[in-house]
Amino acid sequence: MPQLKLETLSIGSLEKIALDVPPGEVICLSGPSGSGKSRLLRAVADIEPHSGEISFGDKEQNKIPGHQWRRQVMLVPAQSAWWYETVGEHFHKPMEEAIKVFGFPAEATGWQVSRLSSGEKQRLSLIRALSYEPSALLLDEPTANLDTDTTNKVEKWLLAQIKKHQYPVIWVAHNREQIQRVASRHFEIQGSHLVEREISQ
Ligand SMILES: Nc1ncnc2c1ncn2[C@@H]1O[C@H](COP(=O)(O)OP(=O)(O)OP(=O)(O)O)[C@@H](O)[C@H]1O
Repeated sequence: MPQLKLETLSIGSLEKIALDVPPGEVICLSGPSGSGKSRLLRAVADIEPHSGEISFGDKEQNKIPGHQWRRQVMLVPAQSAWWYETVGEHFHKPMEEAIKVFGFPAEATGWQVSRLSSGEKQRLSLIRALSYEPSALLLDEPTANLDTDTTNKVEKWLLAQIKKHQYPVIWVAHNREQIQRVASRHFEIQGSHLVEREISQ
């Protein structure tokens, strides 16, 4: 799997960000509320206008139609959007194993989206993202609505998928213990820049 590369990326108050995300590695991103974490992910997903270069292997973001890029470099936002009536209609391929691992009954794919709790939406949006067989992942606080047990399960499952498929991953996280558990490297937004932090700090 190729690496995801950000060069001189500027968006909002962030200036000239450079970041290499090798395959199978999780780069955790933290920073104060409003510092630009979600916008940075949206720029990498080509949802928000930005300047600078973003590439995935030999593919350059500005030379590929946005929908094709996003299918490969998959953003899982903090608040997921749902378009169809039932859960299963959103999946690109059946995800029976993941549904079971996440503690849902098999019939969850037939559930109405309108009945889902925020934590259920969050877990199902991760499963949905992986059902599209992406090449890289952008995760915006993927366990924010989840209790401790479920957080542990989701982390384990995600890390196993990341290792298996060698996805390069940018993972926005606030929790220091979570960063220690999942990160290969940790960067914090300070003003307009990213500052690397020791993972054990
Ligand atoms: N489309 C936009 N145009 C202009 N400013 C925006 C836009 N979207 C967000 N902002 C502003 O940019 C800043 C960064 O927003 P962002 O959502 O990236 O923050 P964040 O670091 O993810 O915060 P949080 O931890 O609270 O989710 C905020 O001040 C926000 O109001």
